[in-house]
Amino acid sequence: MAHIIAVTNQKGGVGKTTTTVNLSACLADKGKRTLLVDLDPQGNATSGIGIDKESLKKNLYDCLIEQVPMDAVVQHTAVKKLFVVPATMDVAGAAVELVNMDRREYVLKAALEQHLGEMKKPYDYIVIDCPPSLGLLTINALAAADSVLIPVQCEFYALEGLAQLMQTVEMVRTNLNDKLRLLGLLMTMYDGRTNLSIQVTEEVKKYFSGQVFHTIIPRNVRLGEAPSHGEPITVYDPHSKGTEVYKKLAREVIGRVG
Ligand SMILES: Nc1ncnc2c1ncn2[C@@H]1O[C@H](COP(=O)(O)OP(=O)(O)OP(=O)(O)O)[C@@H](O)[C@H]1O
Ligand SMILES: [Mg+2]
Repeated sequence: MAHIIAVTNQKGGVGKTTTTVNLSACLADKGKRTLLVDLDPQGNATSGIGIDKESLKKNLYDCLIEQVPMDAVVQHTAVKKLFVVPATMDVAGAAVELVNMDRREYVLKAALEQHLGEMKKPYDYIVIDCPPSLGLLTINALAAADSVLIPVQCEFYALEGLAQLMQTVEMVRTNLNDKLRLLGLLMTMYDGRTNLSIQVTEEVKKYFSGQVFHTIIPRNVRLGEAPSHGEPITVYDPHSKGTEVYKKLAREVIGRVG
């Protein structure tokens, strides 16, 4: 059975996509068949993994709204064992159209279940890149997921918004998906030279004791550059600090999922 991870934080630019792309690539490198689902109309994970959005005939929108089987939308990537359900701006329309659909919180779950049911070789992991909002797309991700991974940027406003996010996770657990659990909070863009990074990390650890990943993602130029080359960090610079930390995160994730 695939373990489904929603990577989410309604705050923008905290490292959700960077984490989704690089964690997925590292899981695949470890031999885990992994499906990256891009649930963000920005399509950053799609282009970041090297898919040319212009060339796509179909994308996640068609699975959610037109009942096109996911199988017809899944793309191979340059990384062995890593597959992607791409997103384009069309997905912004899905967010609107979902509102009037039956069982609107479970549309992604149903599409994934149908896809998994038809697969000969199952996935080990499905990693969902969420948009920066707590709207219906993110609710669909949480309703479909086994666990939530929350990237937290090491900056002053990091804790702001986390309470609301945790309430949303709790609401989904109570009303829509009782198996949902917190996989962990991941500190991102850490700069050990600044007191702020150190203080914010301490603060988050204090509030969420035992739930913060030991792996901390530093601010790293190569991690920022990789998406413009359409490559995960493991391909763009296999010997960088970025590769090292995301590999470490993949080991930690596998350990926590069990
Ligand atoms: N560890 C890092 N070191 C350096 N740059 C990073 C790091 N993590 C992310 N970035 C850069 O910061 C920006 C925001 O990161 P990313 O796109 O992953 O955030 P996001 O949470 O997905 O954003 P959005 O909310 O818009 O979807 C990007 O330009 C990315 O390349
Ligand atoms: Mg993103």
